[in-house]
Amino acid sequence: MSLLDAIKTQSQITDSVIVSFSMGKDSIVTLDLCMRYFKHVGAFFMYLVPGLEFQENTLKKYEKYYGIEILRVPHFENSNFYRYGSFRDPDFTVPLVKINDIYAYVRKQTGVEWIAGGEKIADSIVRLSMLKHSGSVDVKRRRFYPVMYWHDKEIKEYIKYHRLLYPEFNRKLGFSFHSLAGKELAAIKDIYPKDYQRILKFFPEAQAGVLQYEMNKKSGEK
Ligand SMILES: Nc1ncnc2c1ncn2[C@@H]1O[C@H](COP(=O)(O)OS(=O)(=O)O)[C@@H](OP(=O)(O)O)[C@H]1O
Repeated sequence: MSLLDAIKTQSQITDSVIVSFSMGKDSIVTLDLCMRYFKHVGAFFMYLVPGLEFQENTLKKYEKYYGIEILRVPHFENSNFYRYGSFRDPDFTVPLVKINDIYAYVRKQTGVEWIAGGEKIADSIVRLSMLKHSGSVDVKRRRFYPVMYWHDKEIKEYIKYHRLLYPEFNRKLGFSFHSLAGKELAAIKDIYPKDYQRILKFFPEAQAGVLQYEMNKKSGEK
């Protein structure tokens, strides 16, 4: 069995695909594979905060490199944060959004049915059971999992071998930004201060976690 079997099978089903693109290493490989095996490729990125420069600059680089458009859509978890007031005041007029609502939206925008993502069996036990159940082609959910059988080692080797663009912000921050935890935000405050101020405009109370993290760090250093 070859690691390319999944994508080869998927490309027999359709010539058009949308990639769920987080700028994490698995979806970087997924996007590159899809570019090689499908005729029409689109992508979407779910943001926690719209228009962060460090993310936007990188998304633009991928768009230019592959000649594709990457849709920016709010992360479905935002609806929980906004409705119930996580890191901000609650607003019960905000409807709850699920991942399937995001899929429905991007399908409507692009006219493409199948969505490929970077989920892998090696990620966790939950992933293993989900992917073993669906296989690399989930007909019911119209999802493809091109790298489901890959391990981190192979993902890293592919990125290196094909000299794929790996976001500078991942290297600088040491993580790919997807939470409002104090530790992560403290790093953003240091390295991308303008973006940090923008995050606080949307989630003002996230500052508390950063201050707590900074205080703990200081007292630990003494
Ligand atoms: N923000 C965002 N925007 C678009 N697509 C996203 C996003 N977050 C996750 N994903 C897609 O899901 C793949 C697996 O991500 P994760 O392992 O982090 O798990 S999770 O789905 O977010 O729970 C993930 O692959 P990788 O992030 O490369 O592992 C993507 O294909």
